[in-house]
Amino acid sequence: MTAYPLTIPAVLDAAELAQLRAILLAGPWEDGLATAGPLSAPVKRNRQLPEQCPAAREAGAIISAALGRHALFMSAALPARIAPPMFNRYRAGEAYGAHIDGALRQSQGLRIRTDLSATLFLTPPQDYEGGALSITMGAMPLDIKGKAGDMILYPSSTIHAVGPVTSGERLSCFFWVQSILRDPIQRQTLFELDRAIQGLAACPVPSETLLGFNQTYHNLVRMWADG
Ligand SMILES: O=C(O)CCC(=O)C(=O)O
Ligand SMILES: [Fe+2]
Repeated sequence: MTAYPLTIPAVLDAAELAQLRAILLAGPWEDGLATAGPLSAPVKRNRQLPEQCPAAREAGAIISAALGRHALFMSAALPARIAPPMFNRYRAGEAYGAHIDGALRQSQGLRIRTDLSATLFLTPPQDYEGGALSITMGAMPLDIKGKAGDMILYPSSTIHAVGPVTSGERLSCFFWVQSILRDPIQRQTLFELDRAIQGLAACPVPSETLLGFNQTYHNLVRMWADG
């Protein structure tokens, strides 16, 4: 399954989730309007951790390390740059209405083009009502409430929203990725090729056959990568 929105399962285990929640909940939460652009401000109602605060940096480092170890994420995103992970909380009555993420983000001296957007769920879905991540890729919005520790990866070019939380609280991490492949079709093709090669590698095929496919995969990356 390589279609978007893509679920990246088990980015964090139970111990990492517990550690993150403890770090984050003690942080200096501020109004999410602090980072909203003029068009998203009217629809954004949540709280965020300031990007540079120690809690966000400590939690972000744990997540960045987990992402680097996750083969499915690396294969799907082929990241050139990953924006520092950010964190948000929605209480009852809070939501983030339909919006488009800005094409460029500047933070901590790093400028990235947002090719992919990610939400990493930090609260189990049974702990809050409402609050689905709603992504419109075809005609119909798709509402997603992932397991705690799972992540949803989707093209930043899509309109998306977080539905109103009606009870409980939703805590999550979100961030953006600039891929070495700007073209979504090239990126998708390489992801599918890599998945197929991983499938072949689990079969009794001659090693020269696998080597040939691997050669093609890496030579396509060389041909298409821009960063
Ligand atoms: O909380 C989420 O799942 C997504 C947040 C979001 O879309 C944003 O901050 O741009
Ligand atoms: Fe967004």
